[in-house]
Amino acid sequence: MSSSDTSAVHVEGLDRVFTSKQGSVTALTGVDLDVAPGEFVSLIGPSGCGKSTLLRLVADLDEPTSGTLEVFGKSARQARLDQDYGIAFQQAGLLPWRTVARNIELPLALHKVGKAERQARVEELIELIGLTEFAGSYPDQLSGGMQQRVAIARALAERPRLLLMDEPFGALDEMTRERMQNELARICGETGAAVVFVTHSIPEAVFLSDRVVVMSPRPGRIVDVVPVRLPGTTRDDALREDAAFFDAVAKVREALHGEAPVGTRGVENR
Ligand SMILES: Nc1ncnc2c1ncn2[C@@H]1O[C@H](COP(=O)(O)OP(=O)(O)OP(=O)(O)O)[C@@H](O)[C@H]1O
Repeated sequence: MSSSDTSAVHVEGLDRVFTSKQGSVTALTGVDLDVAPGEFVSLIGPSGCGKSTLLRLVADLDEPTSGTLEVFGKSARQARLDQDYGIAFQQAGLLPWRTVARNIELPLALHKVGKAERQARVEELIELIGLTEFAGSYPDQLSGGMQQRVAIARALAERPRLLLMDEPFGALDEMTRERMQNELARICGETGAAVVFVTHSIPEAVFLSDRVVVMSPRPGRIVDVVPVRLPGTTRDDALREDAAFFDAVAKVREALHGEAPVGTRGVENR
C-alpha cells in the first residue's frame, strides 16, 4: 500500500500561487507532508509563511496551483463531502442565537441525523468538554475558553478522523490556553483523531504534537520536521517542566531561527 492510501493527509509537491492584477504571490512551494491517522502535527513559522493557506487547501476551502493533495486517500473535495474532518478556527464562530447544545448539534442537524441520535451525541460531547451545566447557555454567557471548547465539540460532532485547527487558542490568556491544550490532548487521546494544528507558539506546538513542521518565510516551504518524544502516555502540566519538553522547544526554535533571525515576527517564544 502506498503512503497516500494510509495517510490522513498526503501532500506532495504542493504549490499555491495567488495571482491578482498587482502581480503574483507564491504562498507555498514544493510542500511535501504526510500525516498519519491519529497523529498530531503542528505547523509553525513566521507570519505569512502559508500555514493557513496549507490548512485551507486540506479543508478544500481553496485549490492548489499544482501538486498532489489527498485526505484519507481521496481528493480534498471528496473528503469534505464525506465529512472526514472537523474544523476549528481562532474565532469560535458559534451562532449567538443558539444554545451550547444547539451549536454542537448543528452539523448533525444539517446532515439530517435523527433527533434521538443527535441528542445522545450532543450529551456525550458536552460531557467530553466538561460543560454539562452550560448546555442551555448562549455563547455570550460563556468565557472565551468555554466558547472554544464548544467549537471543538462541534468540530467533533460527526466523529471526524481528522481535525483541522487554525490558531484555535490564539485569543486566550496564557492560563486558559494551557488548560485548553491539556483538554485538547485528552480529547485527541480519547477520540484517536489526527490533527493538523496551526500555531505561533513553540511550547504549544511541542506540548500537543507528535511532530512539529517548521516552515520558512514566504514563499512557504517546509524547512524542518521536529519529532517530539515526550515521556509517558498522557500530556499534562508535569510535562511542561520535563527536560524532554525543553529539549524539543529548543530544537524547534533552532529550526525556526536557522531560517530567520531571533525575534522573527509572528512567532512566540513563550
Ligand atoms: N486569497 C488570497 N489572495 C492573495 N494572497 C493571499 C490569499 N491568501 C493568502 N495570501 C497570501 O499568501 C501568503 C500566506 O498567507 P497565510 O495566511 O497562509 O500565512 P500564515 O502563515 O497563515 O500567516 P499568519 O501566521 O500571519 O496567520 C501571504 O503572503 C498572504 O498575503
